[in-house]
Amino acid sequence: MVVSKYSASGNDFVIYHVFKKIDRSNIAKKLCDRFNGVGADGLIVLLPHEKYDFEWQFYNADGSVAEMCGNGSRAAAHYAYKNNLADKKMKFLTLAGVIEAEVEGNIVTSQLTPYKLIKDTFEEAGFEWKIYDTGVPHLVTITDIENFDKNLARKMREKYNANVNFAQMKDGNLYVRTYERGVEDETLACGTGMCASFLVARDKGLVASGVKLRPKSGEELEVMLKNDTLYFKGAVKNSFTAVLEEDERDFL
Ligand SMILES: N[C@H](CCC[C@H](N)C(=O)O)C(=O)O
Repeated sequence: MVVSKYSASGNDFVIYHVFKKIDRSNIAKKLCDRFNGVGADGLIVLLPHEKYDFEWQFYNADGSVAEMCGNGSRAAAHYAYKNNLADKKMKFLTLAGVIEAEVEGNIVTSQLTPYKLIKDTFEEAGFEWKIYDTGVPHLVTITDIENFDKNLARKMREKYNANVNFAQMKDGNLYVRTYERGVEDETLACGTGMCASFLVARDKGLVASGVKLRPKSGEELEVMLKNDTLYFKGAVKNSFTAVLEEDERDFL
């Protein structure tokens, strides 16, 4: 089975395309395992669709299904273009809705689905939080990112069933550290988390559309808000493509 490994600003994925839509939770856990598998934060499987360029299945590393993945959408768009499944500008279907993406070399821009404020400002554990859904739910606190506390993040993730972001405006960039649901650890980048952090910082008057984003990986991304729609842009890398000698029936 041919699979591609992608990194989108440090958030990494295994990607392949097939024809059948089946439950792939177990293959996701197997492929994403960083010791016995390829190793990744998530699995993305592209499927034909009669109306859109493709439909996708997205699984976190623990095999859980997520409605959307911002960085994954950029990697999937690059994969689709590179494998002649779509043109440079494409539309594909996720559980969060239709995503539009544009590929320009190794730079990919994704338009996210409409965001929703889930819970307005509240205090908990010594921090001020908001919860935005930018395709998946995100808790965000604006603080010194050195205050990132993995144990607290784990507790908040469990209590609110959401990803957890600590964000800070520093030297003109929005720095974001994210504890990701379904990876159950801090990742090197989280696209929907960076966009949720942008919204909270915007609510506080700290940022404007076009601000540069800096995830844990240090790679630079950009978020834009046009007509109240979120776009985010950054590089993706096809680290390698491999033929896996696994039993193909595991994948199909
Ligand atoms: N872990 C997230 C999905 C992936 C989001 C993230 N990787 C992104 O780039 O948006 C969740 O289960 O809600």
